[in-house]
Amino acid sequence: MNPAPGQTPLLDVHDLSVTFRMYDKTLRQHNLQVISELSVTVNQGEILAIAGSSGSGKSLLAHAVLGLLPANATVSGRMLYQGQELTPSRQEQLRGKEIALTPQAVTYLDPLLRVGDQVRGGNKTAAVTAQREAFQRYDLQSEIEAMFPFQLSGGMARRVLVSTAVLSGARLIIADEPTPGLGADIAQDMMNTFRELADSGKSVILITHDIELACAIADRVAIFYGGTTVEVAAAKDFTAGEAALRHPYSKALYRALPQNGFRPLAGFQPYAGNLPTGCLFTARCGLKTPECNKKIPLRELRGGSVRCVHAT
Ligand SMILES: Nc1ncnc2c1ncn2[C@@H]1O[C@H](COP(=O)(O)OP(=O)(O)OP(=O)(O)O)[C@@H](O)[C@H]1O
Ligand code: NI
Repeated sequence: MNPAPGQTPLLDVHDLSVTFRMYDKTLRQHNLQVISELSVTVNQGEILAIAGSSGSGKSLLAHAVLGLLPANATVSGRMLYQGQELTPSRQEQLRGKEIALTPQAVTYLDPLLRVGDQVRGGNKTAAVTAQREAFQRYDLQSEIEAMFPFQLSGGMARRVLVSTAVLSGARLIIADEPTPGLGADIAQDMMNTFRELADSGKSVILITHDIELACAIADRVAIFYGGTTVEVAAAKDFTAGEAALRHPYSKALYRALPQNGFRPLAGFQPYAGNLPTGCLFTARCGLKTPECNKKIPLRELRGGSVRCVHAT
């Protein structure tokens, strides 16, 4: 769903770069740029799914938006929330209230706080009913309220994290891989919760490896590769088939889905410290020409966007 003309996206990330200051064995400093020219927007009332291989920059985007990157990270580019720049102080103000994160690592739960108390946050009495409803929905027994995080399985902890984000009342929920370790029914129920939230005017960024599950409820999908956006497509393009997609990597992802033949793509995503100058996908691409060695901008194509000179 693209915004109506003149409508400001809820979140607008434009040309984001993230560089880490690192030291090698001889304590020589070098800079490792792990995200480059990454752009995505999220509109009010929409679910944006983000997919891409491991290390493509999905979690770092979430952490950059929330201002949770480590101290050795430098960020450049533009991040606007409701049309206004996301400065560190604004990020702190919005974090957990307007923008909630369901982190990928379940270790983010406070180890010393009982589960029920963390899910309800500060608002203890008003939130008890809502918390119990959420627990029931995600098949979390009532005894879990009184437990400490170390007593939870990975799947339970994930359900607790999603309940926390949902109950926070945030306008934007960023769910980083919320489904691993969950049974199919619970994962589906979680997707349904995200859809309901979006239908009530909230926005969701759903970072996932499960493209099929995500595309059934998302509005749009952004595909990341090597720390940048290579395609943004309507979710229905992913179900329509290869021809509806734009970037050769998105098409390869499509072919790798079990229902489409499970045909894997040979080769590896390039390492951040050793990226080619032009298109990041050239080493694995059948369409490669000398033009691909130039800098490739993200351009509009068939109602989506793509970073490939050959895409039609
Ligand atoms: N603190 C850090 N210092 C240096 N490099 C980092 C740091 N955090 C992440 N990276 C690198 O940045 C890249 C992107 O990482 P990120 O966690 O965003 O990947 P991802 O797409 O979320 O992967 P996954 O699907 O495995 O969760 C990776 O190459 C990772 O090794
Ligand atoms: Ni991640």
